[in-house]
Amino acid sequence: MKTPPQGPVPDDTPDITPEPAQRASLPAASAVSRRRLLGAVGAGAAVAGAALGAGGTALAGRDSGPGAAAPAGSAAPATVDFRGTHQAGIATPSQDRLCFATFDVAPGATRADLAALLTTWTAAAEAMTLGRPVPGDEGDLNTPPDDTGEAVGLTPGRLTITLGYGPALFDDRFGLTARRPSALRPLPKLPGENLDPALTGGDLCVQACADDPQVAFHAVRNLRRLGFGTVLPRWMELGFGRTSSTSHQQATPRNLMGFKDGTRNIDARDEDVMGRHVWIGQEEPQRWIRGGAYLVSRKIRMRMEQWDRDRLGDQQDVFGRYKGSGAPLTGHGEFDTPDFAAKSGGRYVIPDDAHIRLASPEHNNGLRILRRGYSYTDGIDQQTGDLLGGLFFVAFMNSPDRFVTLQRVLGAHDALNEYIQHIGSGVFAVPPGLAAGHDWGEQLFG
Ligand SMILES: C=CC1=C(C)c2cc3[nH]c(cc4nc(cc5[nH]c(cc1n2)c(C)c5CCC(=O)O)C(CCC(=O)O)=C4C)c(C)c3C=C
Ligand SMILES: [Fe+2]
Repeated sequence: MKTPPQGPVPDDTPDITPEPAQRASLPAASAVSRRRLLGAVGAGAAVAGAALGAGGTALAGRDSGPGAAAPAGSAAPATVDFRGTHQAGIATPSQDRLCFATFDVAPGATRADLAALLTTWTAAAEAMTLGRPVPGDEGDLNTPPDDTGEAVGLTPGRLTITLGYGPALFDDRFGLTARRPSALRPLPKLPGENLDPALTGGDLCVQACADDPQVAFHAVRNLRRLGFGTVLPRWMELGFGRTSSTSHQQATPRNLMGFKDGTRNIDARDEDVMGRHVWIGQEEPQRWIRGGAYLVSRKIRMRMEQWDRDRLGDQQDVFGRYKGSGAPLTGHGEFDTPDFAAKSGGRYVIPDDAHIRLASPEHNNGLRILRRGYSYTDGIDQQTGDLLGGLFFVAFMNSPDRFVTLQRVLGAHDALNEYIQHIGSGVFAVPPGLAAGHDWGEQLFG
């Protein structure tokens, strides 16, 4: 499919950005100026009684955002096909909310247990994406209900459930060593990261996205319920706002640093680009994973107290874009192509450590990934009073090596590093979509 012309998305946000003429008078960025914060950084400032409940915050609100498929006021339930060539939740225009969980197979669970669970999960996931309860013996007073019930009366909210397998699943526990996707291995140690094992890894991952947070949470909770005895939850993340557009038909959202995020993301409607950068192709020896993708997740904490005291000019230099319009510092419109060669006063207009320069395909041999992340919050650090939150980065690609290449450069040189820290990580092989009559159990075990 051809990508339609990429004109600027109408945006009624007041432009708080100095225009290029004003910008010329701003001093050039430096690591020192970045540290010259407005006001004292009160690392120890107590915020008594101000704890935010992470779940409460993330689950507040039910409004459908600009990415919703059903027009405002439409009574049509918005559903996304569960079955198809590829799993839903990758090329699907990003929904507003995320519930992402990983699981480990329980000690003692067998290959047959896992295969049976994956078959059960398929039926449950398909039903939930249609807005139906988990199938079972409803009404039996002597057994727990098969569906936990909190999505009754809610619309499906474009729910997608995307399943992935971590590298450890292909060890010798379940006879899967010969079926390991060739690029699936643990990520290497990357510069600057400080990963918490409790936020990292997992045998399986489930990404549930929907425009209603309760619908997304319900999906994960019910898969977890069906998994009693076979899988154990490892970690879970709630995302309360999408930070990427996956189609230029969606307005570009803003991340928690206040910048438009996703402007130069892959447009997932472009099948040619998806085929070259995202879907696992014919070169993969494991036929069963062709048409799938690799998912890399990173929990990235933002040092918001520090960021919120930084000068606007410096914030813009960190990304290489204007905060108001999202335009590159060398342009006027959000979708203008950055001019990485442009100089002013002997320095690059888009600084040499700017995030968009270092992450760009122009500086990485044409390398691209599909970003599909969400903002998260874990409330407040009770020791310091600092906000805990940032970006739950999720990206899809045809090899995790793409992420590694980018992150080696970003982790070592990105101006953004002063304000962020990678604290959690995951890499998963996401199998292709299911045709009618097939399920995840037989797809994995063959
Ligand atoms: C390894 C990959 C990336 C990580 C990790 C990452 C973290 C990260 N990014 C932002 C905010 C923005 N990123 C933007 C662009 C951008 N970022 C990456 C990759 C990673 N980002 C890529 C490949 C690109 C596109 C580069 C290009 O093609 O020019 C932008 C600019 C707008 C946009 O194009 O999306 C913003 C803003 C944060 C806050 C963050 C970690 C917390
Ligand atoms: Fe980025």
